[in-house]
Amino acid sequence: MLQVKDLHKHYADVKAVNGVSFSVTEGECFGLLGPNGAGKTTTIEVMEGISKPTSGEILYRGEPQGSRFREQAGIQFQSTALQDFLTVAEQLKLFASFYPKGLSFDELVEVCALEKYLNRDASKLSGGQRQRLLLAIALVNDPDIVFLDEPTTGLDPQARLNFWDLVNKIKSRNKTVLLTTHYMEEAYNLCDEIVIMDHGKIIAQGSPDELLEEHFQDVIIELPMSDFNEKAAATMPYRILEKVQPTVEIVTSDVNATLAELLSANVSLSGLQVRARTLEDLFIELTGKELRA
Ligand SMILES: Nc1ncnc2c1ncn2[C@@H]1O[C@H](COP(=O)(O)OP(=O)(O)OP(=O)(O)O)[C@@H](O)[C@H]1O
Repeated sequence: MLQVKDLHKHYADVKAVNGVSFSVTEGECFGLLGPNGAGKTTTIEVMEGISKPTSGEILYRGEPQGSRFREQAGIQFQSTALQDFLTVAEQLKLFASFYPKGLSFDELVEVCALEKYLNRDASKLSGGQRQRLLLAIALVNDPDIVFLDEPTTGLDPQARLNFWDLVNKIKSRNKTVLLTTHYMEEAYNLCDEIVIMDHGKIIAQGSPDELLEEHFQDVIIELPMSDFNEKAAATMPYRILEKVQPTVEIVTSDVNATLAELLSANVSLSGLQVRARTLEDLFIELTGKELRA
């Protein structure tokens, strides 16, 4: 549906995007991931047709983006200036009036769960409610492809989960979704295909599960630092995580053998947790650094 071919975007001496190519298939949720400053917004803005590339090409259904693309695309920007003194219902009607056709008012309100806020001024919405309104505005023309640029940044965990439900609803209506995020968990939950970017380049691409299977054959055992001891420390590689309470993290491809070693070192296993590798682990593995979200 969308092809990005050898995209470069430079600002003076900053190479914000530095040779990026990928394709987005119709009906999928495609995620662009990476830490702050990775080049996600710059890439998506060129894909949306609102910023010109320094070099490279974007094709929509095989053609350069033109009027067909503008009719069939919906965009939720990172920040959008709304008319503060209009209610939610008035905002939706205003944006709907810009397009010859689109979703009905009732459908928009239902999809974005805005029933309770229709008469509220946009300036009085919470962060999560505002994002739902911005999503409704992006859907006003019933687009085939929807761009969501960091739609859940700054939302609390519950509002983020609510937003994920909305994205899943949009996916079930067979829309193509292009999402940028620096939350690896969000990408894991929503995306069929992801590209991980850092410093303007792609460092990994695939479905979340494919990427995890390709890179990891092991799991992580975590236990409270207070339960670990010198004898265990001498027999296995580990690292200490500064969580709410300091935690020991042990990477192992043989859980049984590691547990046997911990038991023989008299380590209590009562606070132990085994967890699968995550995209966050993958990012650290690929770049050697924590996500700078
Ligand atoms: N208009 C601009 N002028 C100069 N530099 C810019 C401009 N826009 C972005 N940059 C730089 O390009 C790089 C990539 O920025 P971009 O906003 O695309 O990253 P991002 O991955 O979307 O980050 P974030 O998660 O913080 O939104 C950064 O170093 C940024 O400072």
